[in-house]
Amino acid sequence: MRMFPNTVAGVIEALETSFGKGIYADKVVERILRSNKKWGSRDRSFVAEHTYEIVRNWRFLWWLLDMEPSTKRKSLWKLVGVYFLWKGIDLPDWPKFDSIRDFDLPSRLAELPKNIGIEESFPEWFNERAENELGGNWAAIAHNLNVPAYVILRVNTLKSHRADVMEELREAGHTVTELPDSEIGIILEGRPRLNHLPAFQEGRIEVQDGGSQQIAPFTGVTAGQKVIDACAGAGGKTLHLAEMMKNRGSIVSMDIEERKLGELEKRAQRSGINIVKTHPIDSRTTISKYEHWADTLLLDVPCSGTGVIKRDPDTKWKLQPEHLERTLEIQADILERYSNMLRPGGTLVYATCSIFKSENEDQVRNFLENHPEYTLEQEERVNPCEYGDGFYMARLIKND
Ligand SMILES: C[S@@+](CC[C@H](N)C(=O)[O-])C[C@H]1O[C@@H](n2cnc3c(N)ncnc32)[C@H](O)[C@@H]1O
Repeated sequence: MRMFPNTVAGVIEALETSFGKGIYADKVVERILRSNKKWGSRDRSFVAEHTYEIVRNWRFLWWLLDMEPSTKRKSLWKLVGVYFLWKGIDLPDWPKFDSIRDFDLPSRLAELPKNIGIEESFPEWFNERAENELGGNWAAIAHNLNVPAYVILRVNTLKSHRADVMEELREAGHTVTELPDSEIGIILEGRPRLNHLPAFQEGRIEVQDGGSQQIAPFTGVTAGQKVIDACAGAGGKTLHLAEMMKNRGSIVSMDIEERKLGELEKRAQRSGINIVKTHPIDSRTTISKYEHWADTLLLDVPCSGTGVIKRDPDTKWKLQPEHLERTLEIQADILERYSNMLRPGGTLVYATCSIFKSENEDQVRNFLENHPEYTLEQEERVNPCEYGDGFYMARLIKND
């Protein structure tokens, strides 16, 4: 592989800004790519791919060097050098790499301790918490969270069929395969830009991870129902619910961020969906207005995002224990207050993209203890795997 000083400097700048200023790496990479318009597609993927891979392996790489993490340029050149050695990529003969050229990688690797936090690069507080909450499952989950995510599409069954969309994408030069165990998912190779594709502009496809695609079917919604998606965001699951309902019935999509609901409305229009009404949550009265209204209530609550670290490796370093504690309180509050929107006999689905038991099974157990009027019908974990992120979902029935 040929390496160029300006693209390696791009990786170093991205790391310096992301770790130095606490900005998410995807935002930093996006800005760097925008300000280097002359870079070709290979240069762009070089900067993006290696920045994310170093973010993923940040703690392990510093351990290799036996150094404390730093955002000083000189140290970052060393880090990037040891990273290339570890990846089996020959170092170019630039003086900046001289201090790392004779690094004895095999001897250092022979000293690697049996610690998932170092081997798989997670902060120690995170590693300890995951070991406590996930026990023997943590090693495999940690490993899978470091496998870069594929782009997964969901076919809009109101407008098309998977075979037709796959044919259309192939004709446009893309490599696609069916998502295993799914009738509507497509795996798209590479990271092509999608928004110029007619299939995207005309609402025949949406980008949605394989794990996330399991949540709407888990709710069991049917055509004609009254549904509330109370933490709808930009509507990934609202759209899927509407498609399952064959665009018949009524969905109210809520969120505290009105901007996201605006995006949801645009996506619904593109998808040919007209049963969705949005409702920003601006006071407690928004919730009381819908008392006992919904047949199905989806609470896709804000969470640590630890199930989607494949996609957002920065979460490892940006998430702090105090954020997690605050998130636990918000989740409990949402369950407690928003469940009032469900009619007796209705179905509540609680979902997260977190791996932590405290955000998942424990929240549901606490809720059930205080609410004997609910019965847990089913709960499922989708562990991060080759084609998907990590999710948790629980289906509760409110007794008549
Ligand atoms: C996991 S995301 C939802 C993703 C979305 N359902 C989808 O499928 O694309 C959680 C959402 O909850 C929203 N949120 C945070 N606090 C909330 C609250 N107290 N009530 C309702 N929504 C909230 C966030 O703005 C965010 O959009």
